[in-house]
Amino acid sequence: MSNRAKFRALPIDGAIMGRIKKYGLTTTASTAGRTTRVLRNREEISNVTARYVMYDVANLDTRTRRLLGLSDAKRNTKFIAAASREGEEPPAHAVGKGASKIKDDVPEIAFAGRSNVGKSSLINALTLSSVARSSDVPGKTQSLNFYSLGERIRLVDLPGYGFAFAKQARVETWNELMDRYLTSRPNLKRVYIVVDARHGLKASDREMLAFLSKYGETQCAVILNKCDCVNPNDLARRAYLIQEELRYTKRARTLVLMASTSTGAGVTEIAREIYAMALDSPDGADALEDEWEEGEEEEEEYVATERGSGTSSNKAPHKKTEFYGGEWKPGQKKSKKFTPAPEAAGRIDGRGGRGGRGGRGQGGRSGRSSGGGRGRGKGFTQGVPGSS
Ligand SMILES: Nc1nc2c(ncn2[C@@H]2O[C@H](COP(=O)(O)OP(=O)(O)OP(=O)(O)O)[C@@H](O)[C@H]2O)c(=O)[nH]1
Ligand SMILES: [Mg+2]
Repeated sequence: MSNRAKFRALPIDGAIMGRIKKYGLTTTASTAGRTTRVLRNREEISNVTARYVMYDVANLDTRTRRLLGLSDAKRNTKFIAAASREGEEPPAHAVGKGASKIKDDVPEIAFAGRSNVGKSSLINALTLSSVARSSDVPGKTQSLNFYSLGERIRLVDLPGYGFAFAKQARVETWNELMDRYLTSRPNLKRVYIVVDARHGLKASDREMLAFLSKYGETQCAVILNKCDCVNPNDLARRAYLIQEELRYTKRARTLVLMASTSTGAGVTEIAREIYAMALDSPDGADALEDEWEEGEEEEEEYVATERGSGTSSNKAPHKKTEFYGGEWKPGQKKSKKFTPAPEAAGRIDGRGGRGGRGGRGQGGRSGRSSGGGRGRGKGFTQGVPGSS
């Protein structure tokens, strides 16, 4: 049976399909564009929301609207600093005018994911601004960029992993920074892994999830973006597959969020849960505790194989995504041993071990774009190139 046939044979989950329909997640960009034009002609849409016609801004609570600065002519979101230098941790190494203000008492929400999946676009959509630079060329974001909403919450745009067109040394530096940021930032409250809805989880995403569940202390969740590019049935199947896989991933939320920054569909729901975490939000404390218990399994043991080195990311030959990834199959019972996809396994294992973190000895997110193993005891990525 071909992978496509296996995919088609997957069940369509009623709850997922319900959300796809309710939020119009697979509405295409051209249909959304037509709706925008009609509403514009009737003067029923403001310039702020025209860009994301399906972002239900009117239904955001007053507090969130104030947080976004919707009542003012100017949006509230500001770029405050970028972190790109080697060897120091945020906020110390942040650069830019506001760097000195990057205190670690404001909740931060980070967006990670492969290059070009729409992380920066999602930040723009969520904040109804254009603060984050996006591009159709992968590798646009090349530093950890901090965006602040009135210093009550910060959104952090991370460089994409996968196929950034950047020098190997620079990619390694980002990876080091990202790893440290993701594992040691006390005010990091959640990490969203943004995934292209057309492709689903790739080996590098699994590696990131495995890394976060092993070394991170933060909840993480998956957002399927670019839903405007897939049909409803395929989207439902893809979300179902990921949900089944996330059931076995510690610290990951099982529910998969879905969105399109081209139409704004699904963005309202993500905005609601993010902005509930802002300082002084009445729902803030609850929002941090909600729903995550489900993914809190016992710590898995990662079984790694002897793979991991390869070619540098931007020269890597295109690899066909493994349909099921890992050893997991739909309907498979929970197993304490989670074996990652073979091509990811070497990178999860890395070389040398992280050291200093609970003594399991293996691991580290050594690959992705830059590859390589971890320096013993320091957790640094040290340069054997790997493909992703
Ligand atoms: N069709 C469609 N295109 C999207 C969507 N979101 C983003 N894009 C496009 O995808 C491309 C990449 O978007 P970015 O936001 O720069 O992606 P990124 O993940 O930040 O990429 P890096 O900075 O390279 O890691 C841009 O051309 C966007 O216009 C979406 O929901 N639907
Ligand atoms: Mg970006």
